[in-house]
Amino acid sequence: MRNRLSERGEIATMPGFSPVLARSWQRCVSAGLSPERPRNEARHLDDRELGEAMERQSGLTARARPIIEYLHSQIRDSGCIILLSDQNGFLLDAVGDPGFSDRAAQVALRPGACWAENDRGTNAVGTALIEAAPVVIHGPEHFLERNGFLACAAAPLAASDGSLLGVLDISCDYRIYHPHTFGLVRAAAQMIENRMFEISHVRDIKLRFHASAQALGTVVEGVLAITPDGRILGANRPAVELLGLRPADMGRKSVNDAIDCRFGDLLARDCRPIGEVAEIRRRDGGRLYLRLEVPRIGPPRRAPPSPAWPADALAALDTGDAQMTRAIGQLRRVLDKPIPILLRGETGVGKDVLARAIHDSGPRRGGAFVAVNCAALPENLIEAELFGYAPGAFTGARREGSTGRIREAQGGTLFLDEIGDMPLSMQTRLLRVLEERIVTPLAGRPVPVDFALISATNRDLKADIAQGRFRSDLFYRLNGLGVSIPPLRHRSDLDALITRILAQDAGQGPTRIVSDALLDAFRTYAWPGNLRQLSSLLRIANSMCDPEETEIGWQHLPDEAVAELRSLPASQAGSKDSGGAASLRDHSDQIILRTIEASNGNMSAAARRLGISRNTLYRRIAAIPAASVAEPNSLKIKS
Ligand SMILES: Nc1ncnc2c1ncn2[C@@H]1O[C@H](COP(=O)(O)OP(=O)(O)OP(=O)(O)O)[C@@H](O)[C@H]1O
Repeated sequence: MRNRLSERGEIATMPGFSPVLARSWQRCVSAGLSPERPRNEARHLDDRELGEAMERQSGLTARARPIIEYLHSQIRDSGCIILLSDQNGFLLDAVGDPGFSDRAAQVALRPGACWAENDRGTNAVGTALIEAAPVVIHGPEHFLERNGFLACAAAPLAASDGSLLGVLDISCDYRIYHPHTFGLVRAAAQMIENRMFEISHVRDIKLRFHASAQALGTVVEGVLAITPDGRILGANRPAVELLGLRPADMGRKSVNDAIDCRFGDLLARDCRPIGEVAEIRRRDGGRLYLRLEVPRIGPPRRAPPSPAWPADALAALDTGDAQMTRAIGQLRRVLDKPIPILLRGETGVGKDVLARAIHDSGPRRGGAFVAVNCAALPENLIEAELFGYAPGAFTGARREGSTGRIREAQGGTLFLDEIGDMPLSMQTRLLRVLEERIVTPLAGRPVPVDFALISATNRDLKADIAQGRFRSDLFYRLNGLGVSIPPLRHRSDLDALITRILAQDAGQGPTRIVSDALLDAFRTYAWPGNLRQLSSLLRIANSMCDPEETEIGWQHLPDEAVAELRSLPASQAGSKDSGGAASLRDHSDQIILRTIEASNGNMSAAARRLGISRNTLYRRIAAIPAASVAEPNSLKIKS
């Protein structure tokens, strides 16, 4: 297999080397991977990041777990491991036989590791994500030599709107691989997708169908979720395959067009066929057996007001605030264009969440999403970290060299968070990369790169330009489309955001609501930590509730949160708000100072209470005008 990769990095097309493999190996070569790539160059989430990734995909992990356990019970002691990844290739869950799990862990087949192709070359998880199709990668078909002992069968997991959620994978030693494994992983993936489908469309009308009456009610039946006027809201995988549906059809295409039957007729006859099997003849002469299901709980969903797009990660962030709706509409228009995006907004407003949603909703979603926090990189390491270096480039460098974060984003998205904190010298180098689309690693040769670029900042970059802290030419390079994310206190969709956060937190359990009294306080509070603060407060309150409690009230909040929320009565907030953004900023400055005081100057504790990072807290303090600090001596800061 190795000799299929020539010295010049060309892939020889040989019999048995499938087009999928050839494409994948070619992508690896273009991304600058070498078959000997060291393990520590691939991305790996730390515990906190893994927790956040699991939280983002809590719906998937909760629904997949029982099926993974069932699958494991069927193949126990066969030396396999079952893995679940998210849509970026990060492993979220693993269940396997102890002997093989230990071996698998040595090549990072364990939660937190990223198995995107850019990180680990051709492999079942990463390749299934890019190809959006089930694949088997056997032994030396893996691009990286150290993975050659594995055989992995993987199937992508899609939501009912066609968006990719992740991948289910079964891996084992390639010498014991059995071809049945491929069927098994696809069937289990189908079960997970069906489960996700049923839960997402519990309130919708469903049309179950198949060309064979006996197949109705089985895992192969097609299922469509539809609006009362016959528009398709979602489809399971068999329905997509049987009807040739595309993600863009969701929310738009009518069931009449999709299955050649008049939905109106079907509904008119629905006194009879609901729950019963009806048979129709399609225009092409084929027969279809259908069963209509109308939910009993609550009214079915109305047609979406303007079904311009399929529901996806971006649509999920549109919870009704006019400024956000407009921003998301603008972002959607540039998703498939080479226009850099600059996200602006205070800390915690959701810049990182929005950047990931842009990536997940765009054509590069099968590639890596590489996030770089420019504020967190030590200045002396930033160059090597971003641009990579050749073997032996400098003392202390890794022997094998490093690809660098920019090249890791090849084919995907590079997200430069806190771009305003990038040192000036690096700004010049970054500008050159963006202009030429070529990266030159330290002591290495230039390599062409292709990635979508999103940057984010909570600084006023124009002011930084005026003060000579930020290059204006770089600013215009980054700011192809500039998008401002409003602070939470200015958003009109607080209620919808609360519902969303509580529903995410509830998983499969009941979703609680917030009491009217608390909601009033939430509406008038300044939220200096924005969505991050709201989200962590709701999650804490949720976990303080007894299982039978359905409402979150004041009694579920920590004492300091109660004190904070009460520190700004509605009337006072109103007058502050009418004073404009400056007075609100003033108010949130006061909250920050008071929280530091209440934490006895312990910055870590204060940052935790505010729901912001320590770095952000230091930055906010530095920006507070001296006059706002009433008694400077009382503010004793401890690290
Ligand atoms: N649309 C949303 N719905 C629910 N929760 C959200 C949303 N956006 C953000 N959050 C919550 O806020 C947290 C912080 O979001 P994010 O990291 O994207 O903010 P940020 O603007 O990048 O912050 P910083 O500038 O400090 O890096 C998330 O981890 C999540 O819990």
